[in-house]
Amino acid sequence: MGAFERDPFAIFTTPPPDETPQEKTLRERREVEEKRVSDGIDEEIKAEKAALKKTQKSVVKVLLLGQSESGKSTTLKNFRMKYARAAWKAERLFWRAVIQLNLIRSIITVLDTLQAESEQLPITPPLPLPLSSHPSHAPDFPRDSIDSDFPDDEPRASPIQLSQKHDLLKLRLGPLRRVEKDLKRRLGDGSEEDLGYGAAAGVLGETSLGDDSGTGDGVGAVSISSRRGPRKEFGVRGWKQVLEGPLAVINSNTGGVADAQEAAKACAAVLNEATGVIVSCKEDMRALWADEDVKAVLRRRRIRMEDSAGFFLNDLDRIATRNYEPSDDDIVRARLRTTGIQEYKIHFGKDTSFLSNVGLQPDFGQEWILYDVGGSRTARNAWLPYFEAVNACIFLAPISCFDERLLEDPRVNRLEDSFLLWKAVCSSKILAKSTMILFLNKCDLLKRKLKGGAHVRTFLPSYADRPNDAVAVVKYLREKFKDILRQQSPEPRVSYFYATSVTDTKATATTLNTVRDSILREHLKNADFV
Ligand SMILES: Nc1nc2c(ncn2[C@@H]2O[C@H](COP(=O)(O)OP(=O)(O)OP(=O)(O)O)[C@@H](O)[C@H]2O)c(=O)[nH]1
Ligand SMILES: [Mg+2]
Repeated sequence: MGAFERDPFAIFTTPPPDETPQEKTLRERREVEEKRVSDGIDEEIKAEKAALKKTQKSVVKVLLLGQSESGKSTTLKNFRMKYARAAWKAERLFWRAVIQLNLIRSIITVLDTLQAESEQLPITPPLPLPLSSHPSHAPDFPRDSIDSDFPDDEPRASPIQLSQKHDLLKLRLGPLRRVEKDLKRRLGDGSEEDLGYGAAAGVLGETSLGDDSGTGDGVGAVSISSRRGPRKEFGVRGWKQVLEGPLAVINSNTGGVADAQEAAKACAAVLNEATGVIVSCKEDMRALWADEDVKAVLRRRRIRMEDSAGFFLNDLDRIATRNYEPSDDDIVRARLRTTGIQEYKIHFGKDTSFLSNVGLQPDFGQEWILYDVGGSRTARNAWLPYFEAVNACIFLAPISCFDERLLEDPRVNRLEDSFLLWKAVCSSKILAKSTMILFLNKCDLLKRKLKGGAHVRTFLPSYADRPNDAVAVVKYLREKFKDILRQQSPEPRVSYFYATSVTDTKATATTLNTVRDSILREHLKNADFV
């Protein structure tokens, strides 16, 4: 075998056979110099690779998970309100349209309920049948229907006779339906979708993240009758889209500045007109909401407007004004369903990080990417690709929902759905190393519900004769979620559990500080390069 066959490049490095001693010295010097340069380049490449690795590793990725209306976007709002103040403030005015839409949706829900009462449509079964569609996973939820425990005192009252006064209100509030359409168009074309009744499987590892079938209505409204067919819920791909809604009108004009200005004017005109109609309907909206017969109809049809997402009817005086500017609190309470997956960057100030004192590179752990996902069953199909290299999952489980049905599938109890979803997330192998943070959310609503007379045991027989108060319920559910985590996690993992009401921004700010530091501490532990 010749030299060429052994090493194809040897021909370039083998010294010539007739090399003089002088040439040899020169060649060796050249080779030393070449090696020095080559080693330098290698070092540079290595350093660049390490820097890239460090940058990638120094970004903290956090997923917000949980069923629809669990409070994921609300938690994200709290993060941004606290840590991305400038961007938060810049968006304030756009939330005004969302809140106006929430308000109108509530009024329309009330009007539709009156209509259903006049037509004597059957009342949707008021209580979630605590059926388990997956009895082997969640045996706690019995298959029998129980509606004797409903706290209202007149669940079977006879139909309420509505008068001309109500017909007149219906008529006078009619223009709000057009305003609703206009606002939706401005907030994001085509973003309203039928949740439908179809089925679609979502698989995460071996455990299903949910098969979807159902109906829902969500911009601050509660469902009133399944006889009216599949419901629509207005949602957007995220606030970016909300913000870009009016801008998209402008951007779609390629005709230049004049066209763009025209589009901007048209957009402002629509928003102004919407405000005008809302202001002119203020007294009628107030009269409708204060009417005793209307209240009786809502009670009879078991509709709790106050507990529904995006409820602003008690703030009519403040919101139905020309110069209404949403407060932080309003924005946090506003309801806008998320569709798809949204990515939000947050940069923590160096001073606020406890890591700044331990000699790390300036940006370590300060840049976070938070992923806000749509939580409905069909939307869960899209989660999986985002599970890679995630530092932590914040899972929202609304525990006030123990007596509610899942909008997508009325046969399923919402708490049961949260258990199943938590189980699926905990057992995911891709997330095995991620820190799990559980927010037992909507504790404020839980308290209110229990005070109103709802009994947890009715829906969760395993609760047995424990005290029917919020502290005991939280403790019990925390243990249940902990058990699932312990049993389902592919390997031991770090986890934290918090009882939250994420609409309470002050308390949530404290929780988020703790959460941030816990996630950073884990991030630091796993960062092998520091
Ligand atoms: N009272 C109360 N309301 C809450 C709480 N958390 C969230 N909400 C409200 O519940 C509604 C739904 O919250 P979102 O944050 O939009 O829910 P989500 O999980 O993002 O829902 P999807 O986008 O559909 O997946 C909003 O109107 C919130 O204001 C809570 O702790 N207490
Ligand atoms: Mg959301």
